[in-house]
Amino acid sequence: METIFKVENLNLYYGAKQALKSLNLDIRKHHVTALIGPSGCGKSTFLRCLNRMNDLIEGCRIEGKVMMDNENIFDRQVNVVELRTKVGMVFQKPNPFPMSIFDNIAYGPRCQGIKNKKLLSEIVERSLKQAALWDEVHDRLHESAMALSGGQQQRLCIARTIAMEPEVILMDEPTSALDPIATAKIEELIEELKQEYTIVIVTHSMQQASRVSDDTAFFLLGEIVEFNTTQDIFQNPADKRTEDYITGRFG
Ligand SMILES: Nc1ncnc2c1ncn2[C@@H]1O[C@H](COP(=O)(O)OP(=O)(O)OP(=O)(O)O)[C@@H](O)[C@H]1O
Repeated sequence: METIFKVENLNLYYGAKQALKSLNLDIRKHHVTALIGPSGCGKSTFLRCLNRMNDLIEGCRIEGKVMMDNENIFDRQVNVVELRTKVGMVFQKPNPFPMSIFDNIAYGPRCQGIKNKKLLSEIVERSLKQAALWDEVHDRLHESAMALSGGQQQRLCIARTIAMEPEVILMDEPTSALDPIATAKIEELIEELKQEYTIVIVTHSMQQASRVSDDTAFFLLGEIVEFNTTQDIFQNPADKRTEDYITGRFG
């Protein structure tokens, strides 16, 4: 079993308020890890640590380590732009850029200096295919991405992330704005994507966590109460609080 992130004694403070408390966990490569727990327990905050999105928040202070490729991602010498290329992110609300489908996907590679049209077309096609969107949009690549449905927009955002050839894709409640059919498509896609990428997903849906993930971390008030295989968390929780949460007794 290969670990991609080793989280060691991670504490995070927003000003005087501690939002993450002594987190320790190993995230497995080519697996899906779900982060569950009631609102405000620190799931998104933890997810944002993994590509240092919290750097952008004033007053945010981090202690501890997140090891990736034998390097603490919080070390001074780490290039944050490179880190965010390796660790891409998909947000709750689909956020395509107001430009064509093609240009949305080509945006990142172009920023990296790729100008060759043939190469860009190949990247766009491969990314859209991997995001299971190609069949629906291949004949209108130069139309606005804003005209796509919500579910298609979210798959476009996944394709945009894939175009950067990341190792990890972070997903913060990626289906909460989508209908059940679009949600099912994204869940199927997650299953496919883990062959090539590592996925960490925040979800409020217990069903979704149990359907898509291999491992699950249950958060409560900034702590990880329990972290285990999804099967164990859902079928044989060790902590009473985990059991209460997954059976809907609180949260
Ligand atoms: N930018 C911020 N500045 C100050 N406090 C913040 C900030 N972002 C989050 N918090 C606080 O940190 C705690 C954890 O929030 P976080 O958004 O990580 O929780 P969450 O589990 O993802 O919640 P939800 O499920 O509602 O998205 C909350 O108490 C929240 O108010």
